[in-house]
Amino acid sequence: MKELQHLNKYFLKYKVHLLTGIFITIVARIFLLFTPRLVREIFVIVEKYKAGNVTEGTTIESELTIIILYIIGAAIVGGILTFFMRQAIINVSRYIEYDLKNEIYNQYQKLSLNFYKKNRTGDLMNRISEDVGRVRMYVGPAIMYSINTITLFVIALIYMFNTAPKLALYTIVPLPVLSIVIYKLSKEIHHRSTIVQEYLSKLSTYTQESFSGISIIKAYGIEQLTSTNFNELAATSKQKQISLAKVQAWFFPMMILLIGISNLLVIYIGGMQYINGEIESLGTIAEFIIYVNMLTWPVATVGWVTSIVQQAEASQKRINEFLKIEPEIKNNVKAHTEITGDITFNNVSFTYDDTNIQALNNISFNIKAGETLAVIGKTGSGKSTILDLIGRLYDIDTGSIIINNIEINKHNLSDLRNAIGYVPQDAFLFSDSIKNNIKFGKEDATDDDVFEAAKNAQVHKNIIKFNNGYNTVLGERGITLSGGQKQRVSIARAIIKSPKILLFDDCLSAVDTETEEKILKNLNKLSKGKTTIIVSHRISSAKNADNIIVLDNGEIVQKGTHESLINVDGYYKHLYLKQLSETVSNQI
Ligand SMILES: Nc1ncnc2c1ncn2[C@@H]1O[C@H](COP(=O)(O)OP(=O)(O)OP(=O)(O)O)[C@@H](O)[C@H]1O
Repeated sequence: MKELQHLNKYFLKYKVHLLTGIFITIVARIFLLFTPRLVREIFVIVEKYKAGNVTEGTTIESELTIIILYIIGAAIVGGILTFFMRQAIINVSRYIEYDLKNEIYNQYQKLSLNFYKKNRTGDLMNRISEDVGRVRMYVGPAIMYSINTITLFVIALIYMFNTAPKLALYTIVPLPVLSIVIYKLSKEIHHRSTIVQEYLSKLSTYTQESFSGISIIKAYGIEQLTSTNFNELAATSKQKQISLAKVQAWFFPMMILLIGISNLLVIYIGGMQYINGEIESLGTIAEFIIYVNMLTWPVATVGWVTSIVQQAEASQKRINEFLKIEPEIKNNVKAHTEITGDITFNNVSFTYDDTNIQALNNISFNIKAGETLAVIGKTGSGKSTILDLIGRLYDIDTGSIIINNIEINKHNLSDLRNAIGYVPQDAFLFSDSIKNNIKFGKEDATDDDVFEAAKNAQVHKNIIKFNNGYNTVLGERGITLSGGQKQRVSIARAIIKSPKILLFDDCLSAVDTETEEKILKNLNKLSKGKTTIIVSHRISSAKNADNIIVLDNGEIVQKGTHESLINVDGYYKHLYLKQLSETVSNQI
Protein backbone atom coordinates (compact mmCIF):
# COMPACT_ATOMS: atom_id res chain seq x y z
CA MET A 1 0.00 0.00 0.00
CA LYS A 2 3.08 2.26 0.18
CA GLU A 3 2.85 3.32 -3.44
CA LEU A 4 -0.87 4.09 -3.14
CA GLN A 5 -0.11 6.67 -0.46
CA HIS A 6 0.57 9.02 -3.35
CA LEU A 7 -3.21 9.23 -3.72
CA ASN A 8 -3.78 10.46 -0.16
CA LYS A 9 -3.51 14.09 -1.29
CA TYR A 10 -6.43 13.47 -3.64
CA PHE A 11 -8.50 11.75 -0.95
CA LEU A 12 -7.93 14.82 1.16
CA LYS A 13 -8.96 17.07 -1.71
CA TYR A 14 -12.25 15.22 -2.15
CA LYS A 15 -12.84 14.39 1.52
CA VAL A 16 -16.33 15.92 1.61
CA HIS A 17 -17.54 13.81 -1.32
CA LEU A 18 -15.92 10.71 0.13
CA LEU A 19 -17.29 11.14 3.63
CA THR A 20 -20.75 11.83 2.23
CA GLY A 21 -20.43 8.65 0.16
CA ILE A 22 -19.38 6.61 3.18
CA PHE A 23 -22.24 7.98 5.27
CA ILE A 24 -24.79 7.24 2.54
CA THR A 25 -23.38 3.72 2.12
CA ILE A 26 -23.90 2.97 5.80
CA VAL A 27 -27.47 4.32 5.84
CA ALA A 28 -28.32 2.47 2.58
CA ARG A 29 -27.14 -0.85 4.07
CA ILE A 30 -29.16 -0.28 7.23
CA PHE A 31 -32.30 0.19 5.14
CA LEU A 32 -31.61 -2.85 2.98
CA LEU A 33 -31.06 -5.01 6.07
CA PHE A 34 -34.56 -4.27 7.33
CA THR A 35 -35.96 -6.71 4.76
CA PRO A 36 -34.83 -10.08 6.25
CA ARG A 37 -36.22 -9.14 9.68
CA LEU A 38 -39.51 -8.04 8.15
CA VAL A 39 -39.75 -11.32 6.23
CA ARG A 40 -39.29 -13.20 9.50
CA GLU A 41 -42.08 -11.08 10.99
CA ILE A 42 -44.39 -12.23 8.19
CA PHE A 43 -43.65 -15.87 9.01
CA VAL A 44 -44.25 -15.25 12.70
CA ILE A 45 -47.66 -13.64 12.04
CA VAL A 46 -48.72 -16.42 9.67
CA GLU A 47 -47.53 -19.08 12.13
CA LYS A 48 -49.50 -17.41 14.92
CA TYR A 49 -52.58 -17.30 12.68
CA LYS A 50 -52.22 -20.98 11.79
CA ALA A 51 -51.79 -21.88 15.46
CA GLY A 52 -55.07 -20.08 16.12
CA ASN A 53 -53.50 -17.39 18.29
CA VAL A 54 -54.99 -14.66 16.12
CA THR A 55 -58.56 -15.13 15.10
CA GLU A 56 -59.43 -12.00 13.18
CA GLY A 57 -58.62 -12.38 9.48
CA THR A 58 -58.75 -8.64 8.91
CA THR A 59 -56.14 -7.95 11.63
CA ILE A 60 -53.62 -10.31 10.09
CA GLU A 61 -54.31 -8.86 6.65
CA SER A 62 -53.62 -5.32 7.80
CA GLU A 63 -50.49 -6.41 9.72
CA LEU A 64 -49.14 -8.19 6.64
CA THR A 65 -49.96 -5.21 4.42
CA ILE A 66 -48.06 -2.86 6.71
CA ILE A 67 -45.00 -5.13 6.70
CA ILE A 68 -45.10 -5.49 2.92
CA LEU A 69 -45.28 -1.70 2.63
CA TYR A 70 -42.27 -1.46 4.97
CA ILE A 71 -40.35 -3.90 2.77
CA ILE A 72 -41.20 -1.92 -0.35
CA GLY A 73 -40.33 1.36 1.41
CA ALA A 74 -36.99 -0.01 2.70
CA ALA A 75 -36.12 -1.32 -0.79
CA ILE A 76 -36.97 2.04 -2.40
CA VAL A 77 -35.05 4.11 0.14
CA GLY A 78 -32.15 1.61 0.06
CA GLY A 79 -32.15 1.74 -3.75
CA ILE A 80 -32.18 5.54 -3.89
CA LEU A 81 -29.38 5.76 -1.34
CA THR A 82 -27.36 3.16 -3.26
CA PHE A 83 -27.68 5.38 -6.32
CA PHE A 84 -26.34 8.39 -4.39
CA MET A 85 -23.60 6.24 -2.87
CA ARG A 86 -22.37 5.29 -6.35
CA GLN A 87 -22.71 8.91 -7.49
CA ALA A 88 -20.58 10.14 -4.61
CA ILE A 89 -17.83 7.52 -4.57
CA ILE A 90 -17.58 6.62 -8.26
CA ASN A 91 -17.57 10.32 -9.17
CA VAL A 92 -14.65 10.87 -6.79
CA SER A 93 -12.79 8.09 -8.58
CA ARG A 94 -13.38 9.89 -11.89
CA TYR A 95 -12.19 13.22 -10.42
CA ILE A 96 -9.03 11.56 -9.10
CA GLU A 97 -8.47 9.78 -12.41
CA TYR A 98 -8.68 13.17 -14.16
CA ASP A 99 -6.29 14.82 -11.68
CA LEU A 100 -3.81 11.97 -11.86
CA LYS A 101 -3.80 11.96 -15.67
CA ASN A 102 -3.12 15.71 -15.65
CA GLU A 103 -0.36 15.28 -13.07
CA ILE A 104 1.34 12.63 -15.21
CA TYR A 105 0.86 14.61 -18.42
CA ASN A 106 2.36 17.76 -16.86
CA GLN A 107 5.30 15.72 -15.62
CA TYR A 108 5.81 14.27 -19.12
CA GLN A 109 5.89 17.81 -20.50
CA LYS A 110 8.62 18.80 -18.06
CA LEU A 111 10.87 15.83 -18.79
CA SER A 112 13.77 16.23 -21.18
CA LEU A 113 14.36 14.58 -24.54
CA ASN A 114 16.67 12.05 -22.87
CA PHE A 115 13.70 10.69 -20.96
CA TYR A 116 11.80 10.18 -24.21
CA LYS A 117 14.76 8.40 -25.72
CA LYS A 118 14.97 5.99 -22.80
CA ASN A 119 11.25 5.20 -22.65
CA ARG A 120 9.04 3.89 -25.41
CA THR A 121 5.98 5.89 -26.43
CA GLY A 122 3.75 2.85 -25.86
CA ASP A 123 4.98 2.65 -22.28
CA LEU A 124 4.28 6.35 -21.67
CA MET A 125 0.78 5.92 -23.10
CA ASN A 126 0.13 2.82 -21.01
CA ARG A 127 1.04 4.50 -17.76
CA ILE A 128 -1.24 7.45 -18.41
CA SER A 129 -4.17 5.33 -19.59
CA GLU A 130 -4.20 1.70 -18.42
CA ASP A 131 -2.27 2.16 -15.20
CA VAL A 132 -4.38 5.15 -14.23
CA GLY A 133 -7.46 3.08 -15.08
CA ARG A 134 -6.34 0.35 -12.65
CA VAL A 135 -5.66 2.91 -9.94
CA ARG A 136 -9.16 4.29 -10.48
CA MET A 137 -10.59 0.86 -9.80
CA TYR A 138 -8.96 1.06 -6.37
CA VAL A 139 -10.12 4.62 -5.71
CA GLY A 140 -13.71 3.92 -6.79
CA PRO A 141 -15.09 0.40 -6.85
CA ALA A 142 -12.59 -1.10 -4.37
CA ILE A 143 -13.23 1.53 -1.73
CA MET A 144 -16.98 1.49 -2.34
CA TYR A 145 -17.26 -2.29 -2.13
CA SER A 146 -15.03 -2.42 0.94
CA ILE A 147 -17.20 0.07 2.84
CA ASN A 148 -20.24 -1.78 1.60
CA THR A 149 -18.98 -5.17 2.75
CA ILE A 150 -17.79 -3.96 6.13
CA THR A 151 -21.07 -2.16 6.89
CA LEU A 152 -23.20 -5.02 5.66
CA PHE A 153 -21.19 -7.58 7.54
CA VAL A 154 -21.13 -5.76 10.83
CA ILE A 155 -24.86 -5.01 10.80
CA ALA A 156 -25.91 -8.43 9.46
CA LEU A 157 -23.71 -10.33 11.91
CA ILE A 158 -25.10 -8.35 14.84
CA TYR A 159 -28.66 -9.18 13.69
CA MET A 160 -27.80 -12.82 12.98
CA PHE A 161 -26.00 -13.53 16.29
CA ASN A 162 -28.76 -11.78 18.16
CA THR A 163 -31.43 -13.92 16.53
CA ALA A 164 -29.77 -17.36 16.40
CA PRO A 165 -26.07 -17.54 17.37
CA LYS A 166 -25.46 -21.19 16.47
CA LEU A 167 -27.19 -20.90 13.10
CA ALA A 168 -25.26 -17.67 12.45
CA LEU A 169 -21.96 -19.47 13.03
CA TYR A 170 -22.79 -22.30 10.60
CA THR A 171 -24.05 -19.85 8.01
CA ILE A 172 -20.86 -17.84 7.81
CA VAL A 173 -18.48 -20.84 7.71
CA PRO A 174 -18.50 -21.19 3.86
CA LEU A 175 -18.08 -17.46 3.30
CA PRO A 176 -14.28 -17.25 3.84
CA VAL A 177 -13.91 -20.22 1.48
CA LEU A 178 -15.92 -18.28 -1.09
CA SER A 179 -13.71 -15.26 -0.58
CA ILE A 180 -10.49 -17.25 -1.05
CA VAL A 181 -11.81 -19.01 -4.15
CA ILE A 182 -12.84 -15.70 -5.72
CA TYR A 183 -9.48 -14.17 -4.83
CA LYS A 184 -7.62 -17.02 -6.56
CA LEU A 185 -9.93 -16.80 -9.56
CA SER A 186 -9.56 -12.99 -9.79
CA LYS A 187 -5.77 -13.34 -9.70
CA GLU A 188 -5.82 -15.86 -12.50
CA ILE A 189 -8.29 -13.73 -14.45
CA HIS A 190 -6.01 -10.72 -14.00
CA HIS A 191 -2.96 -12.71 -15.10
CA ARG A 192 -4.70 -13.95 -18.23
CA SER A 193 -6.28 -10.62 -19.04
CA THR A 194 -2.85 -8.94 -18.83
CA ILE A 195 -1.65 -11.36 -21.49
CA VAL A 196 -4.77 -10.64 -23.56
CA GLN A 197 -4.08 -6.90 -23.22
CA GLU A 198 -0.49 -7.39 -24.35
CA TYR A 199 -1.66 -9.19 -27.46
CA LEU A 200 -4.31 -6.57 -28.15
CA SER A 201 -1.74 -3.81 -27.95
CA LYS A 202 0.67 -5.82 -30.18
CA LEU A 203 -2.17 -6.21 -32.66
CA SER A 204 -3.07 -2.53 -32.62
CA THR A 205 0.59 -1.45 -32.89
CA TYR A 206 1.05 -3.81 -35.83
CA THR A 207 -2.12 -2.59 -37.52
CA GLN A 208 -1.25 1.05 -36.93
CA GLU A 209 2.25 0.60 -38.35
CA SER A 210 0.91 -1.29 -41.36
CA PHE A 211 -1.49 1.52 -42.16
CA SER A 212 1.08 4.27 -41.57
CA GLY A 213 3.54 2.47 -43.84
CA ILE A 214 0.92 1.34 -46.35
CA SER A 215 2.72 3.05 -49.23
CA ILE A 216 5.92 1.06 -48.49
CA ILE A 217 3.93 -2.18 -48.14
CA LYS A 218 2.24 -1.62 -51.48
CA ALA A 219 5.41 -0.47 -53.20
CA TYR A 220 7.25 -3.64 -52.12
CA GLY A 221 4.18 -5.82 -52.80
CA ILE A 222 4.28 -7.41 -49.35
CA GLU A 223 0.53 -7.24 -48.62
CA GLN A 224 0.37 -11.05 -48.40
CA LEU A 225 3.21 -11.21 -45.89
CA THR A 226 1.75 -8.48 -43.66
CA SER A 227 -1.62 -10.17 -43.83
CA THR A 228 -0.09 -13.53 -42.79
CA ASN A 229 1.71 -11.86 -39.88
CA PHE A 230 -1.52 -10.19 -38.86
CA ASN A 231 -3.41 -13.49 -38.99
CA GLU A 232 -0.80 -15.18 -36.81
CA LEU A 233 -0.98 -12.43 -34.23
CA ALA A 234 -4.78 -12.44 -34.32
CA ALA A 235 -4.86 -16.24 -33.91
CA THR A 236 -2.64 -16.12 -30.82
CA SER A 237 -4.74 -13.28 -29.46
CA LYS A 238 -7.89 -15.37 -29.98
CA GLN A 239 -6.33 -18.32 -28.10
CA LYS A 240 -5.46 -16.08 -25.18
CA GLN A 241 -9.00 -14.67 -25.15
CA ILE A 242 -10.45 -18.18 -25.07
CA SER A 243 -8.18 -19.19 -22.22
CA LEU A 244 -9.32 -16.09 -20.31
CA ALA A 245 -12.97 -16.87 -21.00
CA LYS A 246 -12.43 -20.37 -19.57
CA VAL A 247 -11.37 -19.03 -16.17
CA GLN A 248 -14.03 -16.32 -16.22
CA ALA A 249 -16.62 -19.02 -16.85
CA TRP A 250 -15.77 -20.50 -13.44
CA PHE A 251 -16.63 -17.30 -11.60
CA PHE A 252 -20.41 -17.51 -11.42
CA PRO A 253 -20.71 -21.32 -11.10
CA MET A 254 -18.35 -21.17 -8.11
CA MET A 255 -20.44 -18.42 -6.57
CA ILE A 256 -23.68 -20.29 -7.16
CA LEU A 257 -22.19 -23.49 -5.71
CA LEU A 258 -21.02 -21.77 -2.55
CA ILE A 259 -24.29 -19.86 -2.13
CA GLY A 260 -26.08 -23.20 -2.58
CA ILE A 261 -23.95 -24.82 0.12
CA SER A 262 -24.63 -21.93 2.50
CA ASN A 263 -28.37 -22.12 1.79
CA LEU A 264 -28.37 -25.87 2.36
CA LEU A 265 -26.56 -25.39 5.66
CA VAL A 266 -29.09 -22.79 6.77
CA ILE A 267 -32.01 -25.02 5.84
CA TYR A 268 -30.47 -28.14 7.38
CA ILE A 269 -29.12 -26.66 10.61
CA GLY A 270 -32.05 -24.23 10.89
CA GLY A 271 -34.51 -27.07 10.26
CA MET A 272 -32.89 -29.24 12.95
CA GLN A 273 -32.93 -26.36 15.40
CA TYR A 274 -36.58 -25.69 14.62
CA ILE A 275 -37.44 -29.35 15.23
CA ASN A 276 -35.48 -29.27 18.50
CA GLY A 277 -37.24 -26.08 19.46
CA GLU A 278 -34.00 -24.08 19.56
CA ILE A 279 -35.51 -21.52 17.21
CA GLU A 280 -39.07 -20.46 17.51
CA SER A 281 -40.12 -19.66 13.97
CA LEU A 282 -39.48 -20.88 10.44
CA GLY A 283 -39.23 -17.16 9.71
CA THR A 284 -35.71 -17.24 11.18
CA ILE A 285 -34.66 -19.72 8.48
CA ALA A 286 -36.18 -17.46 5.78
CA GLU A 287 -34.41 -14.45 7.36
CA PHE A 288 -31.06 -16.27 7.32
CA ILE A 289 -31.45 -17.42 3.74
CA ILE A 290 -31.87 -13.76 2.75
CA TYR A 291 -28.77 -12.81 4.81
CA VAL A 292 -26.74 -15.50 3.09
CA ASN A 293 -27.74 -14.24 -0.32
CA MET A 294 -27.15 -10.63 0.70
CA LEU A 295 -23.70 -11.42 2.10
CA THR A 296 -22.48 -13.62 -0.71
CA TRP A 297 -21.69 -10.90 -3.25
CA PRO A 298 -19.92 -8.60 -0.75
CA VAL A 299 -17.89 -11.56 0.51
CA ALA A 300 -17.00 -12.50 -3.04
CA THR A 301 -15.88 -8.92 -3.58
CA VAL A 302 -13.33 -9.25 -0.75
CA GLY A 303 -11.31 -11.54 -3.01
CA TRP A 304 -11.96 -9.33 -6.01
CA VAL A 305 -11.10 -6.13 -4.13
CA THR A 306 -7.85 -7.67 -2.84
CA SER A 307 -6.76 -8.38 -6.37
CA ILE A 308 -7.84 -4.87 -7.53
CA VAL A 309 -5.75 -3.31 -4.75
CA GLN A 310 -2.74 -5.42 -5.71
CA GLN A 311 -3.06 -4.38 -9.34
CA ALA A 312 -3.54 -0.73 -8.37
CA GLU A 313 -0.44 -0.88 -6.16
CA ALA A 314 1.63 -2.27 -9.05
CA SER A 315 0.24 0.35 -11.45
CA GLN A 316 0.78 3.24 -9.03
CA LYS A 317 4.36 2.03 -8.57
CA ARG A 318 4.92 2.35 -12.34
CA ILE A 319 3.30 5.79 -12.30
CA ASN A 320 5.37 6.93 -9.31
CA GLU A 321 8.56 5.88 -11.08
CA PHE A 322 7.91 8.57 -13.70
CA LEU A 323 6.49 11.13 -11.29
CA LYS A 324 9.65 10.95 -9.17
CA ILE A 325 12.01 11.69 -12.05
CA GLU A 326 13.56 15.13 -11.71
CA PRO A 327 13.51 16.97 -15.07
CA GLU A 328 17.10 17.21 -16.32
CA ILE A 329 16.53 20.63 -17.85
CA LYS A 330 15.22 22.91 -15.16
CA ASN A 331 14.15 26.50 -15.23
CA ASN A 332 16.50 28.08 -12.70
CA VAL A 333 15.17 31.61 -13.03
CA LYS A 334 11.66 32.81 -12.24
CA ALA A 335 12.17 36.42 -13.35
CA HIS A 336 11.97 37.31 -17.03
CA THR A 337 15.25 37.57 -18.89
CA GLU A 338 15.71 39.55 -22.06
CA ILE A 339 16.94 37.92 -25.23
CA THR A 340 18.02 40.01 -28.19
CA GLY A 341 19.88 37.27 -29.99
CA ASP A 342 23.58 37.68 -29.26
CA ILE A 343 24.90 34.10 -29.01
CA THR A 344 28.39 32.93 -28.04
CA PHE A 345 29.71 29.37 -27.77
CA ASN A 346 32.89 29.13 -25.69
CA ASN A 347 34.75 25.80 -26.00
CA VAL A 348 31.52 23.86 -25.91
CA SER A 349 31.71 20.07 -25.82
CA PHE A 350 28.76 17.76 -25.68
CA THR A 351 28.31 14.00 -25.54
CA TYR A 352 24.93 12.26 -25.88
CA ASP A 353 24.27 10.24 -22.72
CA ASP A 354 22.62 7.24 -24.27
CA THR A 355 24.94 6.64 -27.21
CA ASN A 356 28.10 8.10 -25.66
CA ILE A 357 28.73 9.82 -28.98
CA GLN A 358 30.67 13.05 -28.63
CA ALA A 359 28.68 15.26 -31.00
CA LEU A 360 30.57 18.52 -30.34
CA ASN A 361 34.18 19.06 -29.36
CA ASN A 362 35.49 22.42 -28.21
CA ILE A 363 33.20 24.57 -30.35
CA SER A 364 33.58 28.35 -30.17
CA PHE A 365 31.84 31.04 -32.22
CA ASN A 366 29.90 34.25 -31.79
CA ILE A 367 26.86 35.61 -33.61
CA LYS A 368 25.90 39.19 -32.95
CA ALA A 369 22.23 40.00 -32.59
CA GLY A 370 20.69 40.36 -36.04
CA GLU A 371 23.43 38.42 -37.85
CA THR A 372 23.13 35.21 -39.83
CA LEU A 373 25.35 32.18 -39.32
CA ALA A 374 25.39 29.23 -41.68
CA VAL A 375 26.54 25.83 -40.47
CA ILE A 376 27.82 23.43 -43.11
CA GLY A 377 29.20 19.93 -42.69
CA LYS A 378 28.86 16.27 -43.49
CA THR A 379 26.03 14.23 -42.00
CA GLY A 380 26.57 13.45 -38.36
CA SER A 381 29.10 16.29 -37.95
CA GLY A 382 27.08 17.90 -35.13
CA LYS A 383 25.10 20.64 -36.91
CA SER A 384 21.66 19.84 -35.44
CA THR A 385 23.22 19.39 -32.02
CA ILE A 386 24.29 23.06 -32.04
CA LEU A 387 20.66 24.11 -32.60
CA ASP A 388 19.40 21.75 -29.87
CA LEU A 389 21.85 23.26 -27.41
CA ILE A 390 20.70 26.81 -28.20
CA GLY A 391 17.12 25.76 -27.42
CA ARG A 392 18.47 24.10 -24.24
CA LEU A 393 17.00 20.75 -25.16
CA TYR A 394 20.20 19.39 -23.60
CA ASP A 395 22.66 20.93 -21.16
CA ILE A 396 26.29 21.06 -22.24
CA ASP A 397 29.11 19.09 -20.59
CA THR A 398 31.92 21.66 -20.70
CA GLY A 399 32.41 25.20 -21.91
CA SER A 400 29.65 27.79 -21.92
CA ILE A 401 26.89 29.15 -24.07
CA ILE A 402 26.28 32.83 -23.48
CA ILE A 403 23.15 34.56 -24.71
CA ASN A 404 23.04 38.32 -24.17
CA ASN A 405 25.93 38.16 -21.69
CA ILE A 406 24.09 35.65 -19.52
CA GLU A 407 24.85 31.92 -19.38
CA ILE A 408 22.13 29.93 -21.08
CA ASN A 409 21.07 28.12 -17.89
CA LYS A 410 20.60 31.44 -16.10
CA HIS A 411 17.93 32.48 -18.59
CA ASN A 412 14.27 31.98 -17.87
CA LEU A 413 13.65 28.76 -19.84
CA SER A 414 10.30 29.74 -21.29
CA ASP A 415 11.60 33.20 -22.27
CA LEU A 416 14.48 31.48 -24.04
CA ARG A 417 12.26 29.05 -25.92
CA ASN A 418 9.70 31.72 -26.74
CA ALA A 419 12.47 33.77 -28.31
CA ILE A 420 13.27 30.93 -30.70
CA GLY A 421 11.55 29.96 -33.95
CA TYR A 422 12.78 26.49 -34.78
CA VAL A 423 12.29 24.61 -38.01
CA PRO A 424 13.37 20.99 -37.53
CA GLN A 425 14.91 18.70 -40.10
CA ASP A 426 11.83 16.46 -40.20
CA ALA A 427 8.84 18.77 -40.36
CA PHE A 428 6.21 17.49 -37.98
CA LEU A 429 2.65 18.58 -38.65
CA PHE A 430 -0.31 17.79 -36.42
CA SER A 431 -3.51 16.14 -37.66
CA ASP A 432 -5.26 19.49 -37.80
CA SER A 433 -5.98 22.19 -40.38
CA ILE A 434 -3.08 23.87 -42.18
CA LYS A 435 -4.13 27.15 -40.58
CA ASN A 436 -3.91 25.73 -37.07
CA ASN A 437 -0.60 24.10 -37.86
CA ILE A 438 0.81 27.50 -38.77
CA LYS A 439 -0.91 29.26 -35.84
CA PHE A 440 0.74 26.75 -33.55
CA GLY A 441 3.67 29.19 -33.56
CA LYS A 442 1.45 32.06 -32.38
CA GLU A 443 -1.94 31.23 -30.96
CA ASP A 444 -3.40 34.74 -31.29
CA ALA A 445 -2.35 35.17 -34.92
CA THR A 446 -4.98 36.59 -37.27
CA ASP A 447 -5.83 35.02 -40.63
CA ASP A 448 -3.81 37.77 -42.31
CA ASP A 449 -0.77 36.88 -40.19
CA VAL A 450 -1.16 33.26 -41.29
CA PHE A 451 -1.42 34.22 -44.98
CA GLU A 452 1.57 36.55 -44.68
CA ALA A 453 3.72 33.84 -43.07
CA ALA A 454 2.66 31.30 -45.68
CA LYS A 455 3.46 33.75 -48.48
CA ASN A 456 6.92 34.36 -47.05
CA ALA A 457 7.47 30.63 -46.82
CA GLN A 458 6.39 30.31 -50.48
CA VAL A 459 3.58 27.89 -49.67
CA HIS A 460 0.52 30.19 -49.92
CA LYS A 461 -0.05 29.41 -53.61
CA ASN A 462 -0.03 25.68 -52.91
CA ILE A 463 -2.45 25.97 -50.01
CA ILE A 464 -5.08 28.02 -51.83
CA LYS A 465 -5.20 25.37 -54.55
CA PHE A 466 -6.57 22.82 -52.06
CA ASN A 467 -10.38 22.59 -52.00
CA ASN A 468 -10.53 23.70 -48.39
CA GLY A 469 -7.59 26.07 -48.61
CA TYR A 470 -6.17 26.87 -45.20
CA ASN A 471 -8.85 24.71 -43.57
CA THR A 472 -7.53 21.55 -45.25
CA VAL A 473 -7.08 19.01 -42.51
CA LEU A 474 -3.83 17.12 -42.64
CA GLY A 475 -3.84 13.37 -42.22
CA GLU A 476 -1.61 11.52 -39.81
CA ARG A 477 1.72 13.37 -39.91
CA GLY A 478 0.55 15.57 -42.78
CA ILE A 479 0.25 12.82 -45.35
CA THR A 480 -1.56 15.01 -47.85
CA LEU A 481 1.35 17.41 -48.25
CA SER A 482 4.55 16.81 -50.20
CA GLY A 483 7.87 16.85 -48.34
CA GLY A 484 8.69 20.33 -49.61
CA GLN A 485 5.23 21.67 -48.73
CA LYS A 486 5.53 20.28 -45.22
CA GLN A 487 8.90 21.98 -44.80
CA ARG A 488 7.44 25.29 -45.95
CA VAL A 489 4.41 25.06 -43.63
CA SER A 490 6.89 24.36 -40.87
CA ILE A 491 8.87 27.48 -41.86
CA ALA A 492 5.65 29.56 -41.84
CA ARG A 493 4.97 28.27 -38.31
CA ALA A 494 8.39 29.51 -37.16
CA ILE A 495 8.32 32.93 -38.79
CA ILE A 496 4.75 33.80 -37.78
CA LYS A 497 5.85 34.35 -34.21
CA SER A 498 8.55 36.77 -35.33
CA PRO A 499 11.11 35.43 -32.85
CA LYS A 500 14.44 37.00 -31.96
CA ILE A 501 16.29 33.83 -32.94
CA LEU A 502 15.49 31.75 -36.01
CA LEU A 503 16.93 28.25 -36.29
CA PHE A 504 16.58 26.45 -39.61
CA ASP A 505 17.76 22.86 -39.55
CA ASP A 506 18.31 21.79 -43.13
CA CYS A 507 14.69 22.70 -43.75
CA LEU A 508 15.01 23.55 -47.43
CA SER A 509 16.40 20.18 -48.48
CA ALA A 510 13.12 19.08 -50.08
CA VAL A 511 12.44 22.26 -52.07
CA ASP A 512 13.86 23.02 -55.51
CA THR A 513 16.66 25.56 -55.78
CA GLU A 514 14.39 28.18 -57.36
CA THR A 515 11.91 28.09 -54.46
CA GLU A 516 14.85 27.95 -52.04
CA GLU A 517 16.15 31.15 -53.57
CA LYS A 518 12.77 32.90 -53.12
CA ILE A 519 12.37 31.70 -49.52
CA LEU A 520 15.89 32.83 -48.64
CA LYS A 521 15.18 36.24 -50.15
CA ASN A 522 12.04 36.58 -48.02
CA LEU A 523 13.87 35.33 -44.96
CA ASN A 524 16.54 37.91 -45.59
CA LYS A 525 13.87 40.62 -45.34
CA LEU A 526 12.15 39.01 -42.37
CA SER A 527 15.25 38.25 -40.40
CA LYS A 528 16.36 41.88 -40.28
CA GLY A 529 17.31 42.44 -36.67
CA LYS A 530 16.92 38.72 -35.88
CA THR A 531 19.66 36.24 -35.26
CA THR A 532 19.45 33.43 -37.77
CA ILE A 533 21.26 30.11 -37.94
CA ILE A 534 20.89 28.11 -41.12
CA VAL A 535 22.06 24.52 -41.09
CA SER A 536 22.41 23.19 -44.59
CA HIS A 537 24.12 20.85 -46.98
CA ARG A 538 23.73 23.40 -49.78
CA ILE A 539 26.10 26.28 -50.49
CA SER A 540 23.14 28.21 -51.95
CA SER A 541 21.58 28.40 -48.48
CA ALA A 542 24.80 29.45 -46.80
CA LYS A 543 26.42 31.87 -49.21
CA ASN A 544 24.66 35.04 -48.06
CA ALA A 545 25.26 34.45 -44.35
CA ASP A 546 27.41 36.94 -42.42
CA ASN A 547 29.50 34.04 -41.18
CA ILE A 548 29.88 30.41 -42.05
CA ILE A 549 31.31 27.58 -39.97
CA VAL A 550 32.19 24.19 -41.35
CA LEU A 551 31.95 21.24 -38.99
CA ASP A 552 33.63 17.90 -39.23
CA ASN A 553 33.30 15.21 -36.62
CA GLY A 554 32.05 17.68 -34.01
CA GLU A 555 34.82 20.21 -34.56
CA ILE A 556 34.96 23.51 -36.44
CA VAL A 557 37.36 22.97 -39.33
CA GLN A 558 36.69 26.18 -41.28
CA LYS A 559 35.30 29.60 -40.46
CA GLY A 560 34.68 32.70 -42.56
CA THR A 561 32.46 34.29 -45.17
CA HIS A 562 31.47 32.70 -48.47
CA GLU A 563 34.01 34.84 -50.34
CA SER A 564 36.86 33.92 -48.06
CA LEU A 565 36.00 30.21 -47.88
CA ILE A 566 35.78 29.63 -51.63
CA ASN A 567 39.27 30.91 -51.93
CA VAL A 568 40.91 28.46 -49.55
CA ASP A 569 41.27 24.73 -50.01
CA GLY A 570 38.94 22.78 -47.80
CA TYR A 571 35.53 21.16 -47.45
CA TYR A 572 33.62 24.35 -48.29
CA LYS A 573 35.45 25.06 -51.55
CA HIS A 574 35.19 21.40 -52.51
CA LEU A 575 31.44 21.41 -51.87
CA TYR A 576 31.02 24.71 -53.68
CA LEU A 577 32.78 23.48 -56.81
CA LYS A 578 30.86 20.20 -56.73
CA GLN A 579 27.48 21.91 -56.43
CA LEU A 580 28.46 24.52 -59.03
CA SER A 581 29.32 21.84 -61.58
CA GLU A 582 26.03 20.04 -60.77
CA THR A 583 24.10 23.25 -61.43
CA VAL A 584 25.96 23.87 -64.67
CA SER A 585 25.38 20.29 -65.89
CA ASN A 586 21.68 20.58 -64.95
CA GLN A 587 21.40 23.72 -67.07
CA ILE A 588 23.04 22.13 -70.15
N1 LIG B 1 19.35 12.33 -29.92
C1 LIG B 1 20.52 11.75 -30.06
N2 LIG B 1 20.93 10.79 -29.21
C2 LIG B 1 22.13 10.23 -29.37
N3 LIG B 1 23.01 10.52 -30.31
C3 LIG B 1 22.65 11.47 -31.19
C4 LIG B 1 21.40 12.13 -31.10
N4 LIG B 1 21.32 13.03 -32.09
C5 LIG B 1 22.47 12.93 -32.78
N5 LIG B 1 23.28 12.01 -32.24
C6 LIG B 1 24.63 11.68 -32.71
O1 LIG B 1 25.42 12.86 -32.61
C7 LIG B 1 26.18 13.05 -33.79
C8 LIG B 1 25.86 14.44 -34.37
O2 LIG B 1 24.52 14.40 -34.83
P1 LIG B 1 23.80 15.66 -35.47
O3 LIG B 1 22.37 15.30 -35.67
O4 LIG B 1 24.09 16.87 -34.67
O5 LIG B 1 24.53 15.74 -36.88
P2 LIG B 1 24.14 16.60 -38.14
O6 LIG B 1 25.41 17.24 -38.58
O7 LIG B 1 23.00 17.49 -37.86
O8 LIG B 1 23.73 15.45 -39.16
P3 LIG B 1 22.71 15.54 -40.41
O9 LIG B 1 23.30 16.47 -41.38
O10 LIG B 1 22.67 14.13 -40.89
O11 LIG B 1 21.43 16.01 -39.83
C9 LIG B 1 25.84 11.90 -34.72
O12 LIG B 1 26.91 10.96 -34.62
C10 LIG B 1 24.58 11.32 -34.18
O13 LIG B 1 24.58 9.92 -34.35
